[in-house]
Amino acid sequence: MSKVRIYDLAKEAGLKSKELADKLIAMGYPIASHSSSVDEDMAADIRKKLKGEAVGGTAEGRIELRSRAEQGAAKTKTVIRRRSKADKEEAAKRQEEAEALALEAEIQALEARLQQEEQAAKEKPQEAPAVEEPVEPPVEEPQAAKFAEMNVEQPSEQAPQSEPVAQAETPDETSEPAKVEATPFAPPVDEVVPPQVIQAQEKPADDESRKPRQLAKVVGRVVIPVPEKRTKPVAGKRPVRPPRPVAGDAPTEIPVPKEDGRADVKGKKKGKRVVAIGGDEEELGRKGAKAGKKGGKARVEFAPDGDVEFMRPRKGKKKRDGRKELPEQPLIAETKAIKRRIKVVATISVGDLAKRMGVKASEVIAALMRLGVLATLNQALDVDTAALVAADFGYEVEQAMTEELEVEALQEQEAEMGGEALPRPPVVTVMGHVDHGKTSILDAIRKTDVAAGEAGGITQHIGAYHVQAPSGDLTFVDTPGHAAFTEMRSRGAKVTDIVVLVVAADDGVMDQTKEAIAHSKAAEVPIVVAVNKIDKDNADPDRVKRELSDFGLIPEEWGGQTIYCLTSAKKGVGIEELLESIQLQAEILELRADPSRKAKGTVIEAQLHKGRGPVATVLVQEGTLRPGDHFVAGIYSGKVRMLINERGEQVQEAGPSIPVEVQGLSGVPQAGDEFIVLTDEKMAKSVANARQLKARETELASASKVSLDNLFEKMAEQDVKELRVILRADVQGTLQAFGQAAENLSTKAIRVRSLHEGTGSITENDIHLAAASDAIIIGFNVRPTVKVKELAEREGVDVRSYDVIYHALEDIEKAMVGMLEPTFEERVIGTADVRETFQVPKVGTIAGCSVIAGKIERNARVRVLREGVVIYTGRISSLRRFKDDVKEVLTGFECGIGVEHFNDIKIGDNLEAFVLDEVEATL
Ligand SMILES: Nc1nc2c(ncn2[C@@H]2O[C@H](COP(=O)(O)OP(=O)(O)OP(=O)(O)O)[C@@H](O)[C@H]2O)c(=O)[nH]1
Repeated sequence: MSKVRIYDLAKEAGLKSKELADKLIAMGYPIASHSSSVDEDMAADIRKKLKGEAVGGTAEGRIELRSRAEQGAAKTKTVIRRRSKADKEEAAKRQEEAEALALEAEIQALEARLQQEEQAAKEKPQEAPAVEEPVEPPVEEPQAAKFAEMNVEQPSEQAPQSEPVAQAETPDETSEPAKVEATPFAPPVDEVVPPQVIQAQEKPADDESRKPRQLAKVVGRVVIPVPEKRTKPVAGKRPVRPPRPVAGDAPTEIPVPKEDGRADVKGKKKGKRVVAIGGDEEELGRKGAKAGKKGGKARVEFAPDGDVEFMRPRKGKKKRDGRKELPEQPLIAETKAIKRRIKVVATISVGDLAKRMGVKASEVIAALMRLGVLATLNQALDVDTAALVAADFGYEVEQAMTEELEVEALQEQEAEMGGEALPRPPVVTVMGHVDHGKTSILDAIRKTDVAAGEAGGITQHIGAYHVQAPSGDLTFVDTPGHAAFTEMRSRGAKVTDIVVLVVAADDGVMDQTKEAIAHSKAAEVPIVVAVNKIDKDNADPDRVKRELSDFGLIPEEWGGQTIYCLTSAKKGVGIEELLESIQLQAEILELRADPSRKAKGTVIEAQLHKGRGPVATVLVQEGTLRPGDHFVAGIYSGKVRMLINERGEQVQEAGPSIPVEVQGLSGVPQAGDEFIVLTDEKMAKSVANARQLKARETELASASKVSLDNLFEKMAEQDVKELRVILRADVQGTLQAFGQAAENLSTKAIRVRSLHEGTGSITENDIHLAAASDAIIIGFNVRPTVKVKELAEREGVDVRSYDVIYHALEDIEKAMVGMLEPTFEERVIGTADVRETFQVPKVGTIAGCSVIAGKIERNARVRVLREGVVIYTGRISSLRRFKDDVKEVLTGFECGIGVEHFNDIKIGDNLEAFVLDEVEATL
């Protein structure tokens, strides 16, 4: 493809090469400088754009009509370039109307005036001296015309309007001087031209020089009438671009933008509000007043119907002197009522965004630069940034929703729209050392339950129960041990508001007491201490207080903040006080929840019930749960079929802090899973499906079994905290020796644990056990059979054979520190059964074999196995078929095999041929 020089394009456009180059660079074209070349496609695009700009820039008065008549296509293109096909038609239609209504009338008037002007101008053809040297003097007639059009957008409003006139008139006698004058305007973008030009326009009035510069003169005149007339007709129609920025604030121009800018927007937009993105109100106001200074801001228009229109920001570079250079793209291509949306989940790359909008990546990058973001093609943009840039191109960016995001959004919405947060009962967990009286205290509390008397008390264990005590309602989570508490917490569930720490007054702080304190503190849950068994003779509550103070649980009476209650669960002493203390603590916590929203809670327990299917005890934490609600619990969804309380009664609703057994699940969730009521069945199912899929992926990803080779990585991933091994040895003594040595190998990071050990060959059961428990198998002088080996391969179980314990320990040690670097890997190439043995004089015993798997190679090493136990390892000394030496013997064939330095081969032995492959050391 041939290249077109920027120089040539500039010439065509009547611009200076550098000027055009700058402009193109700003527009995002990948050119380096004014001496660069572009391919023909790009050149065509540039021409189109330049032409379009010129036409667009003259979107006023007569030029508009002319340009449409003469080069309507080009114009339409320019305007519509960033629009969808559908928009194009609409836009074109609107344009037609607008122009038809607005312009025709005014143009007539305009023409009349212009003619008068020109007449006057003709009479004074000499050029004003002020005009600077034409940049490209040798402009020809046609070029001048083109040129004039192109410049329209650059120079300022003046230029555009003048051009048509110039064009129209150039053909006549005045054309000569006109041309010459025109050029200065054409490349005015150049250095300091504009102010001079303007001066030339205004002051010239005093001398005739004003005349010869037809363009300038005409411009001035055109500008003035246009705004007044245009505003009216276009009102109610498509918003008309505000006037292009003007170089310099020539008095003649100011009124134009002012009126134009405002009238256009207000009148034509039918009450749409125009907001400048990234600009403050003040700035907007300024813009309205000085439309000419508006470069670089994206505008958004809000229609009363909620439609949003984005107006592409103008491009305008600041000149060295601080003034804005003439805009390159006079058009503010506004895209109407955008239906074009781009969905972005979290981020989108610049390249993708450009592709989705059908624009060049360089344009997007340029737009980003204008927003102050320097981005590369592959840079990921967040939704907000993408939305800002996309708005520039008339696109909307929408946050695409994953199932989880939808759930999140729903939660947010519920939280926002929900009603008043009302006080809710505290949720309490009782913890303490074994036999300090946890169960007894819970029993004593249950006895205080007001509702228990009527309904017969708690009849079933659902993992939590609600008690209506005289001092106030409260809910106990009654899951066994600290493990459940920790496990729930590890799953992100925060269920407990207050921990009641039971410490026997006669026993004091014990191991599990300390553990309970640690768990509570880790979960940042306040502790109320119940010093129990105070009825005992040797009870010493003060000792308990002292000991607990060491853990930061300083009693209130000692100046601390921990509430202590002295109880005797056995005698029912202090239980009321304990309940009151819990309520007191709850008050401090100001526990509140909104019962009016959709329910949300945590699964406390779940099981598969024989008759009722999967059931789960859910502690409702927000909202109210009712039968018929669609929900998701962990990876399962469901619809509440029935709600049953701890007394076995069916209930119609469960509000905040109420535990309830839920029936209607599609599976058994895990304790600690979040239980969320969603809008409908479809949503519940899709969330559950997405979660199941993810769970499966995670499972698959972690399915790779532990082996000595990957042990270190697994340790690093925190997947492995102990190396489980299954041991097989030829003799019991080896097992014991290895067991002890392995114990010594254990470090803080990883423990070596023997799951199972036995003498004899490695069995299929060993493989199954290893596969199920992620263990490796270590054999000492024993080998798996071919079948077992295949199974191990299928199951991905690492089976390692060693001849001495030391080597095994060495490998394990290296694996634990990530230093296992096997330089040779053993590869079994074939197995043969010994069917006969022959004594050959001077040679020794030759085994008459049948190859049952793989092949036997002459140069291979060989292992002699008897009942799965390795009895010798060496080299093959001879391999023969009939009387011929052969290099290899394949499966199914018979052969004679001699083992170097070993003559004790017996019928029934197995020979395993193997080679050692060198393995590249990996880090
Ligand atoms: N004297 C006296 N004995 C009590 C009191 N509270 C509990 N006990 C006795 O202490 C023993 C253990 O009580 P539990 O309530 O089972 O203690 P626990 O902490 O639940 O024990 P685990 O469930 O094993 O952890 C029982 O024999 C109770 O009768 C009390 O206040 N005074």
